Amino acid sequence: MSANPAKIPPGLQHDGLEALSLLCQSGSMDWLPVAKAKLYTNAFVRQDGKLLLGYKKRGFGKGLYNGFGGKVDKGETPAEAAARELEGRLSGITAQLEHRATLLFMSPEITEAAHIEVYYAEKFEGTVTESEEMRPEWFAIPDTEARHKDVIQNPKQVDDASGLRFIPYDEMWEDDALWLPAFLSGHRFIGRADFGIDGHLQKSWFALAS
Ligand SMILES: Nc1nc2c([nH]c(=O)n2[C@H]2C[C@H](O)[C@@H](COP(=O)(O)OP(=O)(O)OP(=O)(O)O)O2)c(=O)[nH]1
Repeated sequence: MSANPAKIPPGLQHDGLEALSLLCQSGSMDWLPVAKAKLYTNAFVRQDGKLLLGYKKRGFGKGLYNGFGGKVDKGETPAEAAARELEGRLSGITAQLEHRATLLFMSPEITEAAHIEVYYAEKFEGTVTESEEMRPEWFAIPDTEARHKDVIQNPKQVDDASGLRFIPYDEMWEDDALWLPAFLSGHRFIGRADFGIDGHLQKSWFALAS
């Protein structure tokens, strides 16, 4: 199914992306108003069938696992910020980051939406080390989209081959289960996720981009 450009959520940048195909959408209420957006990055590192995530020890998203990132500083490009954040949050990691996705995130708890540029790397140099803000941990990646679904529905499963837990979708931002399987299969995407006052996802729209 191709994505109707008229349905692209407000505030979501899609410059230069001509072919979009709808991945999923949910929620019938209006999108939350977005007057301004702040730029963030988020980087996912994968190696040998494993995904590196960080357990956020403080601040926004505390208690959740996520990729590594944060705010883009003034005068910095998102790519520069992504490299700086990865290095800072893992104490000394450098990786060849590739831009793969754009996510607009909104919640009643924040005044400015988060415009997140999402990066991907398959190789890195340095030793993965815990920082003040994040505790890194490797997780097994389900090998098919059907297996991802099973892991989403039945969390806390352990991969027999590696002895690692599968991706902890139940301990991540709720929208991640909608796009991370496609992202890890090599797809680019754009999307928007609006959360409610209860902290749960209330409206979403994701499309694969080519
Ligand atoms: N995977 C995923 N990441 C998200 C979502 N929403 C969201 O803000 N993030 C990411 C974007 C950033 O990488 C991270 C929030 O950044 P942060 O608050 O840690 O940034 P920061 O350390 O620079 O800010 P601060 O604590 O210094 O104020 O969370 C989401 O729905 N899914």
